[in-house]
Amino acid sequence: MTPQPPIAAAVVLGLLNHVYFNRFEPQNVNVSFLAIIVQPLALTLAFNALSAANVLTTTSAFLATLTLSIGVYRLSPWHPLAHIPGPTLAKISKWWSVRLVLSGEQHRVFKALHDQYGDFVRVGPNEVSVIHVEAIKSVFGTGGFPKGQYYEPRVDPVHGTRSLLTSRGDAHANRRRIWNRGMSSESLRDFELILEKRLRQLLEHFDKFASTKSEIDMAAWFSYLMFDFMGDMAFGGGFEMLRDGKDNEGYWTLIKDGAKTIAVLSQLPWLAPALYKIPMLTRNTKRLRRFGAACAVNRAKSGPKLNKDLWFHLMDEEGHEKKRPTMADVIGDGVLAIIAGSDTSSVALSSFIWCLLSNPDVFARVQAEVDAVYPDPDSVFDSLKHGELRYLTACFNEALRLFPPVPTGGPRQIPPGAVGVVAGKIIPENTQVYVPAYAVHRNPRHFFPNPDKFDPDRWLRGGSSNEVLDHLAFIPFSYGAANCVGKGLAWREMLMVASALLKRYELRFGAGMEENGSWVDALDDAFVTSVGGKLLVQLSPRA
Ligand code: HEM
Repeated sequence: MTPQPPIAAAVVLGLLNHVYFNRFEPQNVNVSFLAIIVQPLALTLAFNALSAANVLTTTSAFLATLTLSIGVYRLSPWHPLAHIPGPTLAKISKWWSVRLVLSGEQHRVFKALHDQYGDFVRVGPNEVSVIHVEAIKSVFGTGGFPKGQYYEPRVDPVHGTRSLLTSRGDAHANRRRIWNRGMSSESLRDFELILEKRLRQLLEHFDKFASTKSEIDMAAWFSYLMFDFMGDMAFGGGFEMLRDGKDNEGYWTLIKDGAKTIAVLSQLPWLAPALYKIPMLTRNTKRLRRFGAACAVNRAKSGPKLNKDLWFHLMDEEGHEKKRPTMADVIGDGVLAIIAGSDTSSVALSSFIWCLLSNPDVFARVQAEVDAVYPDPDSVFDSLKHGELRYLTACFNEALRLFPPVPTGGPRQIPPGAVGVVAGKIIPENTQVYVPAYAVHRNPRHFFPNPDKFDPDRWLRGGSSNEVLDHLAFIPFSYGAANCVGKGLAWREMLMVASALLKRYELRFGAGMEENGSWVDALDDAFVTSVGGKLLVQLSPRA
């Protein structure tokens, strides 16, 4: 008689595996894969039924039971997140999130889900998104939750080194102390000279474009400016995109592509170590790091060029620390500075310009304010007057509110063995909790009336009766101990660049910008916003 495949045993084994995976959450993907392949094979052997057909049937029964059991459990009332509503597919599988991240629509979909389900939405089998204002303090604030598995694919896959963004606990606090020194008011004054030099270089190009009234892709030029500036800051120079008027070496594209890959892998952190064995997937990171390392060697030899730069502080060249940071750590943080500090600021500037050109009355008012604060064109580089730019600041607040450059951001994770309380709801251990800025900023309980409208005056009116302006719910730079360390620098960049442009030029949309749908609809959420279309602008000299 032909031996029958042990189907009933395969079903029991599938169920037992689910219990094991659920209880112990094994992180080693190679071992887990091996176990899944070997077990059905061993079972057919144990039942003396070894044949190709029997192995196939047993494996299918085993895998079908395991998958079904996981799916049913995730939808069942026994799942610890069963009390939180959300789309069925999101509850069942992480592949829903993978598709969402690939589409670039994560921020818009999260907002739509909150509109449908309320403050708490289950956006993954073990993920929750919360937009209640109290969540900001309880998740990011003192006594909040640490970064978890989402951030693991951002650890350098080749050297295993952690940057400020991926380090936690004491390691983060120690690193942050050095960064904070690098971003003190005194340091920022030094950085301004470096920024001014780059901004003047941008204006030379713009003067030429203005004299010929040619259309330019403003978003691309802001990126060149910010990449060159951050390259100067982190490694004493190197990109020279402004000089070339393009991304000659392809670093911008490389960072853009890399950002998307990492954003997807952040949804499947258990798969990242295996995928990182594929050379193609680490090629970009290696190239960027090689670039950083080469510049770092030059920078270490030459010393700061113009003024103390960020490298000076990160490397602790003044000797404040008992233990000096290693070259490897500082290269990692330098690369982080370029990634975290270039696209964020350039997207903020681009969104601001888009908002202004879409609202000509606001444009005229803000230009008048800049003229009043800076009567002399060469004084626009003086940041001591930034406090007087109240309306311009309100315009940036509003652009950052509507289009936060980090629109969804990374979640925090409730540690194993702990129970999280987020905005009054109990959230179980190991759950990842998002507080997405885009959805928080557009909630009428936080900004009212017209939360989707560009209305800079709401910041000046300050939430009068019948209006809501909840400052705590304004989180473009996140909140708490791991908020944006470059916030002060970003504000100086935005106000200085905007003042210089408004003082010097008339700006209007290039051809087709108003008719061809909205530029902001093509903003793609890849953790940091990635610009999808050209921001065509025509410059002309001011009379
Ligand atoms: C408008 C511009 C900017 C925005 C909207 C922005 C936003 C953010 C956000 C939301 C975070 C938190 C990310 C997370 O929790 O995963 C962050 C972190 C960070 N940002 Fe920025 N950023 C901007 C500019 C800059 C600049 C100019 C730098 C300069 C180097 C910078 C450096 C960093 C670093 C190093 C971190 C990690 C901080 C930590 O983990 O302690 N950012 N930023």
